[in-house]
Amino acid sequence: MKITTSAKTMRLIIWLIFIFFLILCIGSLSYFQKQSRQLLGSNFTALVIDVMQAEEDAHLLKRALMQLKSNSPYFDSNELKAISLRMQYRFPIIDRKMQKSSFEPATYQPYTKKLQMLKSLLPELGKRIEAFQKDPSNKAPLVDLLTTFDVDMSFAYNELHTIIQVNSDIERRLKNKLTLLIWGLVFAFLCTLFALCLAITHLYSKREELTIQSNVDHLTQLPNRRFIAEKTQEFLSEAPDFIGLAILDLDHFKKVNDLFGHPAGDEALKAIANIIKQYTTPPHIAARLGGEEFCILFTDISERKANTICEDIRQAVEETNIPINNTSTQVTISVGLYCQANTCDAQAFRHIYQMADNALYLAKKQGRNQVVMFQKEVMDHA
Ligand SMILES: Nc1nc2c(ncn2[C@@H]2O[C@H](COP(=O)(O)OP(=O)(O)OP(=O)(O)O)[C@@H](O)[C@H]2O)c(=O)[nH]1
Repeated sequence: MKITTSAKTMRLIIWLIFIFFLILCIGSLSYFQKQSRQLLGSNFTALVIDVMQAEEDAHLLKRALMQLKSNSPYFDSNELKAISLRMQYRFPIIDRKMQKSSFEPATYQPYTKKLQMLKSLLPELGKRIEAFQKDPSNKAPLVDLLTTFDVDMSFAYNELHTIIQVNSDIERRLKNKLTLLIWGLVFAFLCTLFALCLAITHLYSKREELTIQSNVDHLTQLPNRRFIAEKTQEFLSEAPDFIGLAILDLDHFKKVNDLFGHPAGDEALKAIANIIKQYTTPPHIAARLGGEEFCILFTDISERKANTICEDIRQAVEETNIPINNTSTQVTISVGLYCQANTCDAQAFRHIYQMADNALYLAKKQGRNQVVMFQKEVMDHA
């Protein structure tokens, strides 16, 4: 008896659902991780670039200040003008970007305010550069103001750079913890789902096992009466061209039990069941009806062939030495066979069984160890 296709399909569907969720979770997590890494990186990278560009201005301004102080011939007042022009739009950009960032305003505002203050000094710087260009003896006021710019800008940019770095580290650590948490949650979800799938498939297997057990005879492992009755009914509902039922009953089995004991009788029943199994190939089905009574449901076969199979089994049983305890014994069987062609007027299992049983009764009556085919005329005179 095999596990039904529907149960197999159910189990397949359950595991497919699990695999679907597994792929979905892993895909979503990978996407989340990739996206968050990109977003986090791009946010801070853009800010760092802006601050670094501004730091470059501070660096150039410092160099110009040195050259001015040492009266270097390389000092170029026009370059200084260009730097001050760049600072004019650089300061607000840094301020705006810091405001847009996720940083606490209290952390960066002291430095952006310093930059704003420097911005307000830019017109004065312009004037002092022009005064110096007109008269190089006006160097001292320009050096003073440039020193203020140099000190304050270096300090402000340095601090802003540090803030970005620290925040970027904090955010990265936070993201890592969050990712770990999400992976943990998804893992727990998948474990629960896995356990659930396992439990459901286990329940299905148990149910299947119970169904099989309820249809199998425990002693001989042949299908039981309930199974054969259902199969016959199922088969009859398809209005087959032919159906045959043979009832095989051990002769004087009571004597075997009385002589050798009930357990030995069980062994004999198993041996007979094995012989019947050997001669019953699909689509025919052998079953144990109960006690010392077996049956074979014949389908897609002729009356003559069904009769031959029954005769072969009877002969095989007769010729078999059944080992019992330390000795062996021989038993015989009587067979009643009922065949019906063209089953449009489908009969119930009970009716077919009755006909086969009538034939069996005749076989017993005629001396046992024989196969009797049901024939209405013969039965009427029996
Ligand atoms: N060992 C064993 N004996 C069983 C089992 N089921 C039924 N029997 C025995 O089978 C015997 C059937 O006896 P009867 O119905 O008188 O039939 P019989 O002795 O075979 O005689 P006929 O059928 O008339 O040839 C009884 O002794 C039952 O106890 C079983 O599962 N195991």
